[in-house]
Amino acid sequence: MIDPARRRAALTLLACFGVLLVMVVAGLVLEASATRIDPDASLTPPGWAHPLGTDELGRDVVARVLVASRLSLGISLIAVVIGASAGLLLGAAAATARGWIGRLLAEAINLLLAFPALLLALFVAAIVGAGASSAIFAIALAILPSFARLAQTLGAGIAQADYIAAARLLGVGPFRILVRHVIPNIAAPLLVTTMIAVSGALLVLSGLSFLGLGVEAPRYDWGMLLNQGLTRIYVSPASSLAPAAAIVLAGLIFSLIGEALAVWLGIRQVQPAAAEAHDDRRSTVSSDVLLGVKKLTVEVPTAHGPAAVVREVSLRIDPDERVGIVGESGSGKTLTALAIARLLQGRCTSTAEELSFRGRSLLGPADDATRHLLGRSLAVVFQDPLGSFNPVKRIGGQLAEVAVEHGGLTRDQAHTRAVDRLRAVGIAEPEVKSRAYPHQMSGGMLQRSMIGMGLMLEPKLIIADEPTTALDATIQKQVLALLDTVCDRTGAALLLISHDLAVVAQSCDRILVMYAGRVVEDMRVETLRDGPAHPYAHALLASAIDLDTDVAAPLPTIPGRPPIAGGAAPGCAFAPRCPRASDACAVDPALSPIGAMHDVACWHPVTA
Ligand SMILES: Nc1ncnc2c1ncn2[C@@H]1O[C@H](COP(=O)(O)OP(=O)(O)OP(=O)(O)O)[C@@H](O)[C@H]1O
Repeated sequence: MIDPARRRAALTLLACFGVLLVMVVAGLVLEASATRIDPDASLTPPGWAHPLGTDELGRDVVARVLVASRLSLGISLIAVVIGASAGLLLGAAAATARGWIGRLLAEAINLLLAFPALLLALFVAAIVGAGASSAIFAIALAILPSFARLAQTLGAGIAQADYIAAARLLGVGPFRILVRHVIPNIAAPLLVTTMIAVSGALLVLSGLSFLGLGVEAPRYDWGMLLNQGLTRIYVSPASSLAPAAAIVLAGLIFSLIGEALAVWLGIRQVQPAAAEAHDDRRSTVSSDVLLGVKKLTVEVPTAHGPAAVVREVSLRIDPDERVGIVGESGSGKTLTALAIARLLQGRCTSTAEELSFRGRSLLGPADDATRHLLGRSLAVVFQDPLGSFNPVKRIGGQLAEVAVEHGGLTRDQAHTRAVDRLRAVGIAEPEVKSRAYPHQMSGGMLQRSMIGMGLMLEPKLIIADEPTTALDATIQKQVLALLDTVCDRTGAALLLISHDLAVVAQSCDRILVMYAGRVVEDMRVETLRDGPAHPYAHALLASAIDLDTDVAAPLPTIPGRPPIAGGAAPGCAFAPRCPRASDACAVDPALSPIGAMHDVACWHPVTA
């Protein structure tokens, strides 16, 4: 089912394209009355026959404005397509080319960007001369640099991706990488920007034609009509107001198309309907529960459209509680955490029946109070400590920023607190280290600093997403111990995400096991020690290795692979890999109680 925001976007797109089509078709139909000269009807005031009157030669103003729409819209669109395509190629090439070629292209873009677009278009049109083709050339050249920069920035993000590195290693050439990997991944935001750029191109074209540098007589566009109408503005104001209104209307329509496309393609997030429906319940959620999540679903974009990779996840964390989420890579752990912290980015969207933190619903558009609440009471520790800090700002300054922004502290107070928190997380010489840049610190120190950042205010919940993945075994132990100490000292609850059952078993009171986006088992840590009930949790436990594992024997693994995003077959997603699967597993089992504080989603749970 299409969500309401996308439906509204689709309707907006239909309406916008409808209006543009009507303008162009009406122009074709009214061509004759726009050109028919009738000296008797010269400068007729608005009336039934001529709704906006006529010009000196008795030609209908409405008809002329509608006829002009073809040329105005056509030239603007062609110019934008040419400018955007050239900019896209230049920018994407700058992002993917290496060495001096990459630098040269980047500098060329910088140089072009130094010229304001309108001035550049005027300059080029003045040199090339008036005419439709020169206007197209001038406008295309004027918008090319901004598209090149956009493509370069978007492409640079993609160029770091592992699959590009893999393609390079496989010997795929730069052009193929550009066309096969980079351009498809940046096409959506570029399409949106292209539509919005048409509004700008319309203005530039109208400006050029108004100055006599654009379309030449006998052809005419809105800019030229505006120029002609201005000479008789006191006698017949509609002659100049009508083309001006057409320029504004068309500009607004293209901006609206860009906005609607962004929502349709999922580039701009709109709060989902479920969220809106629950917005009015903001303060009515029970405050005994620290975090309450009911039926949280997260969708991500895939080649076949949005796919639900977190499916109806419900969980509750009480104050002081330590809850772990485990599951293989891709099971939806991180997206669950990001949706809770309202940190989903890009084209990922979430819906939930309930999402409450400290008694306040987080559903609906984030207002200042929600932002403040999250900023003060929720700390997030990410898996990549280096990527989580701004590389060009000092560590101390980044910690201090949190307290200035959400705690109302002055810069000096915040800095003193930052040094204190760095000391509290065990960083030696905290004054010195607070002045260090992220690259000057080790992974373990950065992860400690990240935890210190979470302590700058009064965290009630710390979400730690695989906080030890990037660290070696000794530092891992230290960071987990530090999280424990911090929770003990502050009374904060913990949501620890890991693919390692041993890690969560060591730090948590309760464990949720996720598979293919669903919680398949929710149990106390003692239950895990006695043996979990879901065959997947069992297999996870059996495949964990420790110092007692017999290294001579083949390492235990779970046969098969988890389903790809959105590719889970109907029924129990684990069934294809499950030794206990039966026909009953064709129906997805609900998460149901199997014992005290023990829920499992399985038709054939393992019982002791
Ligand atoms: N921004 C995104 N766009 C498209 N798909 C995404 C995005 N982020 C995550 N996914 C997909 O959603 C699924 C769940 O991802 P998620 O990161 O939550 O898994 P995870 O259990 O945390 O895995 P890992 O342990 O590897 O981090 C995966 O299939 C992943 O490929």
